[in-house]
Amino acid sequence: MLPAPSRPRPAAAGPRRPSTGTLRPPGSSTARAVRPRALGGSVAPGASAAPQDAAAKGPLIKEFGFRSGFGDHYQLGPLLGSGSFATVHVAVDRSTGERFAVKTLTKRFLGEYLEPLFAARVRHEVDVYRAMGQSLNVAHLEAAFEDDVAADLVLELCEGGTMWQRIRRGAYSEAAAARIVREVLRAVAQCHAKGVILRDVKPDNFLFLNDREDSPLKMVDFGLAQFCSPGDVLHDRAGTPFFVAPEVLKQSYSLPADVWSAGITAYQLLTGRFPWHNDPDIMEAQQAADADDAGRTGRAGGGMTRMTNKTLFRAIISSEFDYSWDPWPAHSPEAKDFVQSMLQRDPEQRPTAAQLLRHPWLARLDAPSAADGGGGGGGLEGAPLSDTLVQRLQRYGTYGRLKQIALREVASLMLQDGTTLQGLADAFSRLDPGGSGRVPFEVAAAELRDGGYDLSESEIRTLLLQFDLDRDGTIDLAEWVSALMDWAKVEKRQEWESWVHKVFDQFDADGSSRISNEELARVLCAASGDEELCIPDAVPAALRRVDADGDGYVSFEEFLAMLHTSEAEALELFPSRRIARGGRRTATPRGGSPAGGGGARAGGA
Ligand SMILES: Nc1ncnc2c1ncn2[C@@H]1O[C@H](COP(=O)(O)OP(=O)(O)OP(=O)(O)O)[C@@H](O)[C@H]1O
Repeated sequence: MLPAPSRPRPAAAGPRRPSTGTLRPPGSSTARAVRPRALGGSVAPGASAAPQDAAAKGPLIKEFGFRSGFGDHYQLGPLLGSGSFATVHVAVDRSTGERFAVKTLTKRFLGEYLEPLFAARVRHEVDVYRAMGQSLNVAHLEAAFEDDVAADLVLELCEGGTMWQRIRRGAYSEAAAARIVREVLRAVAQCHAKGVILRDVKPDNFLFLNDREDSPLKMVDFGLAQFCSPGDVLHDRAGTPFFVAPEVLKQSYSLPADVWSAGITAYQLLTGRFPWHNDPDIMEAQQAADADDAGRTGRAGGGMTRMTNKTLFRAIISSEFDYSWDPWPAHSPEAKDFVQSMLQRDPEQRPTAAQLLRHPWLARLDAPSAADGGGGGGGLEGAPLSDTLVQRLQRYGTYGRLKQIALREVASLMLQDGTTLQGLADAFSRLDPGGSGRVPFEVAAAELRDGGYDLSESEIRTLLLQFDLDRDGTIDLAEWVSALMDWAKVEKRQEWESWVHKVFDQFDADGSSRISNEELARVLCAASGDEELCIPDAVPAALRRVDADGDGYVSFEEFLAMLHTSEAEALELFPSRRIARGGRRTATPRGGSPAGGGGARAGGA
């Protein structure tokens, strides 16, 4: 039984004191890396830590519309960590015993309303978590609660520590670094495909799921993320000084800024240092700060944290990055080319995260298997279903509930019309040999558990839950098809628009040619008794995704646009978690599946 500490409340936010850590890179006795943290989430004194533009536009609110009764559902456990905005504890589901992390953000008020910047930050964080769905590269959001004093975000629990802590243990081999960088880039590419810029990509914001050497890596903390479509330009300075891109300092930036920060992370993983470590100004500032440190504490080592941002920012903007020193000569030309391409100062020259996933340095990680999404560069839509099942489920998880329900209705129409279903009906029949029309949840879970995938029990449950749109504990054929179908192909069929029109008319119960709040509520909640799906924020959250003109209704054009599957949402962005044939994991994850090769029975599409 866990101790039940009193409900935690983080202190009010203020500027954060940077903390330090040390690292000895290969071939160096003196070099070190510091653990850089966002200074109040901002790179410049006075700049906002929250999404300013959105806060200015958003209406004043008194509450978020999340669920209530956190304490009825979860028992609070030990403290996991804290940041400038939140404290994070273990939380145990009282009915299932499953362990989660709960991130508690104390509410800040201006009079009777939530302080706008705080409200925008929390709302954005929750919306981004929802947009990422059940991505295996993100610690997924299980539920959001609130009461009078705080919002509680229940997240997947990551127990393997931060990437930063592992970097400190010692230098990574090139292959190990490449594996980690690939997971970072997958998270970034998935966000970018959803029109989300992260603005705080750094080793501290990636946690390992478990202690295994090859543990999955998950992104946490979307506090600085902002919705930003390709072509949008942002102007507020936000990020963590050591990782911030030059164009962010110049206050005109977009999605490529995240690629730069991922490049700094890759550089650190490969060398243990920052690329400007031998810039003369930086060395001088560091030596002065070290001498000052040693004078006061008798021990040098923390000086870099007190180096002025001015010195650091000048280095970021103009320092010559040197790739001739140890250990670069020992690294492959592909590794060097990869990092150099990410650290180009002109953001237009930088490859996108999705393009980098196809870079030869990452592609060679799983050259024998076409299924892991890191290499090959395309064509996964045509791969056997068993190889891409987990990727398809993750992609479907990013669609949001309204789109998922609408696609299930389109799938039902296709079934009625006798349209061919890309082999999905055959794969379903194999799981439902008796032809009952329904696959029990446990049968599908066993499929994932024993079918040659490396997934924890928690990952299996959350991946499968989205199949079950009506939460009746089984998966029917329309739910199966809607989750696994390659909708980009269906969209090209001439019947597409008429199918979508029929579903729109079904949702638009009063025939007004637009879907109202009440109609949306009926679609989103009526078929399910699941409390998490029927929160007051369910309709506003759906409208925030779909209602492009902000009139509070969903028009047919908005509905059609919502159902469009963008080319950017490629299966390659998601990990397949397929265990290589004959492959074996080094250990079984906590609560995870027994490792082993073997083909998946769902396959054959
Ligand atoms: N899902 C999780 N599982 C385990 N630990 C977590 C999880 N999420 C967060 N933590 C821990 O809690 C700490 C604080 O979380 P987080 O960084 O999200 O807070 P924050 O206040 O938003 O941070 P910041 O100050 O960077 O804005 C993290 O450093 C991490 O150690």
